[in-house]
Amino acid sequence: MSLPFITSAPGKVIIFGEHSAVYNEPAVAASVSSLRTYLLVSQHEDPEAVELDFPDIQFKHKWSHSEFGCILKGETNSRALEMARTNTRELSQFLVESLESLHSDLKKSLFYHAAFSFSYLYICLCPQVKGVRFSIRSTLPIGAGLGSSASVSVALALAMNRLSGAITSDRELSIEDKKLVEEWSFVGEKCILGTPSGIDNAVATHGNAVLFKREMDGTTNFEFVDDFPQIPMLLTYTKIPRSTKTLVSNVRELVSKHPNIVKPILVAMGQLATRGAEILDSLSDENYHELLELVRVNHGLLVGLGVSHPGLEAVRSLSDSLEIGSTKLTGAGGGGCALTILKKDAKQSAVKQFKDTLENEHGYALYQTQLGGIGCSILPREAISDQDLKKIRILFTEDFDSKHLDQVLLPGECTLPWIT
Ligand SMILES: Nc1ncnc2c1ncn2[C@@H]1O[C@H](COP(=O)(O)OP(=O)(O)OP(=O)(O)O)[C@@H](O)[C@H]1O
Ligand SMILES: C[C@@](O)(CCO)CC(=O)[O-]
Ligand SMILES: [Mg+2]
Repeated sequence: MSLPFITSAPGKVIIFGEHSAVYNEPAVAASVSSLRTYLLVSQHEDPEAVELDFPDIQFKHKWSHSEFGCILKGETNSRALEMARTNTRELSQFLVESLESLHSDLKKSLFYHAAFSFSYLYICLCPQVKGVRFSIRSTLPIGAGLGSSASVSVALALAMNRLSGAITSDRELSIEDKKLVEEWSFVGEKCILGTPSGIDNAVATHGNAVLFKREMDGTTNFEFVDDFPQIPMLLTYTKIPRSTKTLVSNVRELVSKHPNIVKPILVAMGQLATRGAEILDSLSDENYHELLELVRVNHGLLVGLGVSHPGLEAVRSLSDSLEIGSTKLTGAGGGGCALTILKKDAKQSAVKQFKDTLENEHGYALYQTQLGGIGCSILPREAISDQDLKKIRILFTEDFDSKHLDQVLLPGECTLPWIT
């Protein structure tokens, strides 16, 4: 595989079923194809180096390939690694402990999970590769509920499977290629989150909109929602930081404390997601009102799970008082983003007031973006001219405005021949 090459994956919006999805309930999500993560895999000046460069979170780390030797060498280790590569449902205890001691200097840092997830995938997928730099840039807000962690895992899983020769397609990514990316990006999400449902990385891999369900045996089951309707909606980013891992584990505590009360809430969310998907599949003037109702109920149930935040309630309450539509938190909650589905007859002046108040009085950011569209994609070296390559290298430096990433790289919009 000639270097450099680029991979990319989109963010997502969960429309129904965050948190309950972790408990094998169905959920509905769509990709946000215009908010994406890009990964540039390039040759390193040092032939022994494996470097991670994440300028968006100001994290850079370089390993010498020999540092991984203590994990890669020896017959017992080889057997344990073989297990880790074949049984992707669980993280390998051997690899978790080995990487913990290799990264003991990073243990207290905010970046531990990013380094851990990267090196877990690297050891499993392409441990022979060295003299390489992995640089990530994203136009997605980080930790905002729009699936930034999953898009990073998907971009890495696609790149590493390409480096190992497991994915070789040069015209179109096949169903098998995407299955492989979904499987390994789920491992990456596990390293960051603990117990993800897999919906975020499934949507970032396949794109479009899906009704998703993880079965009890760990397999994923999803149906694409054909012709996903372009619903009039607004995404509000509260800029309130939070961690998906913490929120998911808080809900787990609540479930184990009050199973008889909380489990029915999760089941109701699943029912709601199934009905929501039916409506989205055949959206009409008649059932539009029901869609708004379901959004309102879903938010209420999430409040019951304790994953809202006063900042999100401000968005919900403003959309209620201006009577413009229904608002729910999206993603893990606790801050991050809220999704407002607008009423068909929402007054333009009220929508404007909604946006102005959130932007000017609360300092929130509003995104108006289309849902659905392209999932993971790859741009091989052969498809990039030397002139474009020069531009692309600049985009991956720390102080470069992320808006320019879209102008040069956005799949489906730019002129570069992405393989999807
Ligand atoms: N651009 C990026 N560069 C490097 N690491 C990133 C980037 N974006 C996300 N990450 C990793 O993902 C973590 C945030 O993931 P988290 O799951 O908490 O939020 P999210 O994925 O944005 O939201 P949600 O899971 O609710 O959709 C960061 O701490 C970092 O480890
Ligand atoms: C909170 C959660 O349901 C969605 C995060 O985007 C976690 C998950 O499904 O993995
Ligand atoms: Mg995440």
